[in-house]
Amino acid sequence: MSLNVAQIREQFPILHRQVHGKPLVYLDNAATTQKPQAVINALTDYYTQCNANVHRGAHYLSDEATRRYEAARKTVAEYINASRQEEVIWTSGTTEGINLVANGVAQRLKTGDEVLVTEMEHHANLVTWQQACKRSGATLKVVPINEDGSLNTEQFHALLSENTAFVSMPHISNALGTINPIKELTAAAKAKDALVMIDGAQGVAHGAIDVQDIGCDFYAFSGHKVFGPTGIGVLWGCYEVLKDWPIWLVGGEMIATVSYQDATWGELPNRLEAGTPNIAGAIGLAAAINWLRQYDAADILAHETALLARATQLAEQTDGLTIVGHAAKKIGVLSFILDGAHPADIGFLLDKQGIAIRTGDHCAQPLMKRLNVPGTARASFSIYNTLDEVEMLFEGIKKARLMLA
Ligand SMILES: Cc1ncc(COP(=O)(O)O)c(CNc2co[nH]c2=O)c1O
Repeated sequence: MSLNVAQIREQFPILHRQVHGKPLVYLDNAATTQKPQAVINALTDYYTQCNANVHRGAHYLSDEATRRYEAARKTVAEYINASRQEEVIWTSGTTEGINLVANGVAQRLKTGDEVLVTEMEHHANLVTWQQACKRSGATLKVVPINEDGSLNTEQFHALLSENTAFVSMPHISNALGTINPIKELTAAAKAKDALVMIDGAQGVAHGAIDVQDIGCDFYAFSGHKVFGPTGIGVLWGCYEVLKDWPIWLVGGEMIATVSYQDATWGELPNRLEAGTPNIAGAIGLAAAINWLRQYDAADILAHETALLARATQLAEQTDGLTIVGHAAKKIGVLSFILDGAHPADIGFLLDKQGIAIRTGDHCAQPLMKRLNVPGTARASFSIYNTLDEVEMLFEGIKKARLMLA
């Protein structure tokens, strides 16, 4: 059954506002998604009904806040098919999750070890590993992309060796939209006894994730990419790997005993969650997942695929427009460049028409250099976008071109 997009849009108050006197056409979903009323209500309800600090509370509000906070963890664990909810570590987002893992890896790597990443990385999943290799004397290796923006899987397999200690790769490229065959690549890396991390920032909003099916050791994502609040994210880790992972931050919540001279650490998940957590953010993220789960993942994918297909068709009909990233398997991301126009100018002129896209290097500077472009203009679609909005995007591009001529 197809999605009732009109009914979905009614649940997003922001989509009914105007910008520059024009109806908002929000096509920047790879940067962050908008929030349904259900998420807004969950945040309001928390702060008006049971705001308190969690764990070891001595009063009703703290107990209620703790119940909702840990229920949120359970919701996330079910959504990603974690084997146990202690594998779900709350973070501030994908970036922190990857840093937490890289901090541990850096302590274990030695000279001669190799870390494998790809040419399509977001800086969060590249600079982290660069620094881990610099700190440890390990070698960073980069798997190339093909001309269509897909990953060169032959080179991936060729670069894997007995020296490969760690592989980190994106589920989906934020700049190109490429969906990587992470299950196949993870299996190949595990066959070499490498640990595997998936940068899942762009993966979670397009249907449920199954971390056990993927077979990776870590999967990180951000709440704001899946209709949840900013400032909350998840690092999932396989329990057997995560339970002894090097401590990332120290302080309250994560200790077992403390003396003036030393301390011992608590159990998962608390040992990797120092300080007062983002309680509201966790509850808001669970509300987002519960909201999303009411829609069939296949219907979401079909809808976004239809939007991308129409956008690609119109792009191919637009003189002087070059699509950047046209892998066979993509989510609803259309990166493009326009002859004679800087991406920033395109974004500026579209904004004046109420159309929100993102321009620049998308935190993937090495990728832009590899593609020999200064940056791109990127439209990214979500469950609440419509075919009319795709048409408005290309009407807007035509107007922008006339203004730039
Ligand atoms: C693939 C990928 N990895 C990591 C991150 C970092 O996520 P954060 O910790 O929540 O910031 C992003 C954010 N990507 C984008 C943020 O804005 N435009 C984008 O394309 C991403 O797309």
